[in-house]
Formats: sequence, structure tokens, C-alpha cells
Amino acid sequence: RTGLVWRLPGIPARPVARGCVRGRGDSAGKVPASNILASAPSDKNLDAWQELGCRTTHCNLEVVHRSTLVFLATKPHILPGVLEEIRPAVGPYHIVVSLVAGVTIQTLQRLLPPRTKVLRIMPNLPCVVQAGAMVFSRGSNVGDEEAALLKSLLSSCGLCEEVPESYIDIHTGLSGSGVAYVYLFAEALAEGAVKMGMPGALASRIAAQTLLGAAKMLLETGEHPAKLRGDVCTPGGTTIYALHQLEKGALRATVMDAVEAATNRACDMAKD
Ligand SMILES: NC(=O)C1=CN([C@@H]2O[C@H](COP(=O)(O)OP(=O)(O)OC[C@H]3O[C@@H](n4cnc5c(N)ncnc54)[C@H](O)[C@@H]3O)[C@@H](O)[C@H]2O)C=CC1
Ligand SMILES: O=C(O)[C@@H]1CCC=N1
Repeated sequence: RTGLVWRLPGIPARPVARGCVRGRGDSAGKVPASNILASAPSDKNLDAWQELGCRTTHCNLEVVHRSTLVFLATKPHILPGVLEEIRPAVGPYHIVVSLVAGVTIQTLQRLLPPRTKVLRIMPNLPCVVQAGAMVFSRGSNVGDEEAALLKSLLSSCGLCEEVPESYIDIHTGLSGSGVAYVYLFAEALAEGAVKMGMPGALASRIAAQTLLGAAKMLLETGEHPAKLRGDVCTPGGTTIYALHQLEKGALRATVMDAVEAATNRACDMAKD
């Protein structure tokens, strides 16, 4: 519906908004930018929203007054103060969507009026290129209609699945934060090539295309990664020599540890 308004600034909110906005060249989004109202305390954080064609304000309450759908995307420790500020303006017709890591639906429901419709999503940065991976969970006042609305809106940002809330922190460790691990891997791939004599810009482009192609094949073939990895390993060839080095460096265990650490951190943030 028109009059859709988003509250929120910040890097992760912008990708989600970008992925949803209609009529920006390659964008298949559903929301006219002029229907989005973003608020942040300083102009610095609003410039990018204005570039997207969205309206902006410094007043969180203005957004809530003029909106149906309200996205919360502050840092976790800021959120309780913002909820206290907007609480008097939140009614049963609002749909409040939090993408704040580590803050549970129970906490959001406790800090908002009793009948508030609350959903929690965990997006990731590639929403900006409409290749995001998102999960969401709904609070007790949310019906199928609101869940379907959110899913339909976000589907232009990439994969979007409804999951039990206990998966949201795991998704944060796997994918919300996981994007950063992949960038680190891309950087390391390119640096290896630079070490061997390839120019950096070319190495970076090839590293990115290698990740993209590998991910596309995983999704399109539905094969287990171990099967595709095996397909690349010519007996006695180059790949198995490289994999041996990666196993000696405990890449697999290290990545598992990383997912575990980020998931645990998301759980702990709920207690901060
Ligand atoms: N960075 C990422 O890839 C992802 C981040 N998240 C979540 O998104 C949230 C924001 O993270 P980042 O964007 O990385 O941080 P950020 O610092 O870039 O964004 C936070 C935004 O909150 C705004 N803000 C501060 N005080 C405010 C207030 N009183 N009222 C309204 N807005 C206020 C700031 O202006 C800033 O634009 C966090 O809760 C994080 O857990 C979730 C998924 C992915
Ligand atoms: O680092 C963080 O806490 C946020 C949540 C997922 C990605 N960035």
C-alpha cells in the first residue's frame, strides 16, 4: 500500500531499501523510493537515502506517525531508547520489523505496546545487488497476511525464508556476518595471485568471478559442495596440492569456529 514508510538509516537498512526500491535501472523492487522515509540523528547518515530518492527526517516519531511499515536498524544498544521514544506512537496497524542483531522478538514485544505486530529479519549486505540471503520470524500478533507482505516486499532483495526464531542468530553467524568472511577469502585469493605476479585489479576481478561462479553452480546443480570440490581435483594435479595446504591451515575448522563465534556473539548481545 502507499504511504509505506521505513524508519532507518545505516548500512544494512540501505541495502534492504535499495533492493526493494522500484525503477532504479537494474532494480526489480516493488517500492517507489518516495514512499520511503528514513530517519537518523545526523545528515551524514541520510545522504545515501536521499541519493536513493527517499525522503528523510531527523524525527523518528514523524516516521512512525506517517507509516504503516516501520523498519528498525539502529545498533543494538541504541534500540531500547528508540523503542521508548516511538512506543507512544505505535498502534495495532503498524508492522514493526527489526533487523537488529541479537534483539529477540520477546524483547521487542516487551518494549512496544502489547498488540504490536513485530517481525524480526536478518538480512545481509548483498541485498543491495538483489542477491541477499534473509530469514525472518514473526511475533505472536502477526498473521499470515503481514508475513506474506514482508516476504513479497523483500523477495526482490534475494532469498527470503521464514524460520523459527532460534535460527536467526545462526543465520547471523552464517550469512549476515558470513559475507565478511567471504570478502576476506576473496582478498586472500587475490593476494595469492598478486604474490605470484598478477596485477591486483585483475586478480580481484577474477577472485570475485570465481566466488560468483562457484556459488551459482552450487545453487543451480543442487550438488553437495564436496562433490563439486572433488570434480575440480585432477588426481595428482594442482588443486589437491592447494587443498592439502588449506587443510593444514585448518581452514574448515576455522570457518566453523567463525560461524560459531558470531552466532554466540549474537546470542550474547541479546543479554547485553
Ligand atoms: N552491517 C550488516 O551487514 C548488518 C547489520 N545488521 C544490523 O543492523 C544494525 C545497524 O548496523 P550497521 O548499519 O552496521 O550500523 P550503522 O552504525 O552503520 O547504522 C546505525 C544507524 O543508526 C542510526 N541511529 C543512531 N541513533 C539513532 C536514533 N536514536 N534514532 C534513529 N537512528 C539512529 C545512525 O545514524 C546509523 O545510520 C545493527 O543492529 C546490526 O546488528 C543486520 C544485518 C546485517
Ligand atoms: O556485525 C554485526 O553485528 C552485524 C550483524 C550481521 C552483520 N553485521
